[in-house]
Amino acid sequence: MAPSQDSFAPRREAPLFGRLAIIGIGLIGSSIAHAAKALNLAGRVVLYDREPEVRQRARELGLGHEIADSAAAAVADADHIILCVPVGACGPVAAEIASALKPGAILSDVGSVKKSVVEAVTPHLPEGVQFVPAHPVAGTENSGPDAGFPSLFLNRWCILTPAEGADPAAIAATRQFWEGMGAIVEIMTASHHDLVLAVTSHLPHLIAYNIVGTAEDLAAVTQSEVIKFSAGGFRDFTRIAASDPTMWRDVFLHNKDAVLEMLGRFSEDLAVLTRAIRFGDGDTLHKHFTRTRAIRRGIVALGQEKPETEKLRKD
Ligand SMILES: NC(=O)C1=CN([C@@H]2O[C@H](COP(=O)(O)OP(=O)(O)OC[C@H]3O[C@@H](n4cnc5c(N)ncnc54)[C@H](O)[C@@H]3O)[C@@H](O)[C@H]2O)C=CC1
Ligand SMILES: O=C(O)C(=O)Cc1ccc(O)cc1
Repeated sequence: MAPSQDSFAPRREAPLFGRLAIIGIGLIGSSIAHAAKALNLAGRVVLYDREPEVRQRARELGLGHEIADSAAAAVADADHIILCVPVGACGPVAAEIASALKPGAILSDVGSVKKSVVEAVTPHLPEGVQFVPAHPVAGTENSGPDAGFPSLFLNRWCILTPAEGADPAAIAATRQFWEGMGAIVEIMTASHHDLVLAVTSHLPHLIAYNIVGTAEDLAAVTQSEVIKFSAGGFRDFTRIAASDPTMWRDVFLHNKDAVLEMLGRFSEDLAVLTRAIRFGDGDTLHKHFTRTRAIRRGIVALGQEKPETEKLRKD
């Protein structure tokens, strides 16, 4: 394979798919479009978004090879179709495009929740179309067509959750596609995915949304003081809490059981820390903070700490 112009992953000599259709031109859809075109992962990259101004912006940015005027037109004759819309929109979009999908096509998505997406999409799958759900565990707090960049998936996990009995060739092609963008692919069930992501991603976002709201609500802490003294941990929370409201509303509505389970455990652990503070139990606090410090150091040693978005961006 020849080195790519962007040098973040090798460019393929022959495309993996003839035609790739991307529905939803936000952070993830535009990042895939950048990477797939630059790395020759598809001969033709066609995009569609239901918002006319997003389609217009995508044209101005030169995303993919073509911006279609309808979802059906985008997916017609496509070999690989990726739904890059909020989790709650995957079912309705699958219903909208079902009759235009060609036999042999591979349908996929990038939703942060998998079980509800599988349940919503599967009933609309036409005969001969394989569904291979995917979740790139890579993103930023930004959204929209301007937010995407080609190296977003480099050295990031991408979790595939195919149903039992799914076509191995479709799974292999989807794996190759994500590996082609530099991702590291892992396969697991949709339910397991949802449980793991509830604690590693969904709960942290909920905590960030909550703490930033709490700080803002405190009458004694004026807006300017919140900004002035936000150099520490609070600043990291404000970045996460700036994430897209529609996307995250859908995540919590569609991963309700797993998030409530993790929230229950979180509240119990928080009660232990609360008690330790109330009764001056420094030992409990010190032991807990030592354990969490070791966890962070373990992640850093594995090279899996999240680089800041800016470090990933190419000029
Ligand atoms: N933002 C992130 O960091 C990550 C997001 N994801 C998942 O990727 C998906 C997309 O997220 P983003 O790209 O961040 O969102 P985004 O908000 O940047 O873009 C979503 C786009 O979908 C379009 N859309 C909504 N409903 C539609 C419909 N019915 N038909 C056509 N277009 C429609 C919107 O107009 C918007 O342009 C979500 O399911 C999210 O859970 C996965 C990994 C990371
Ligand atoms: O910006 C961050 O810190 C993220 O955590 C991005 C992210 C958001 C949602 C996902 O499903 C995966 C990754």
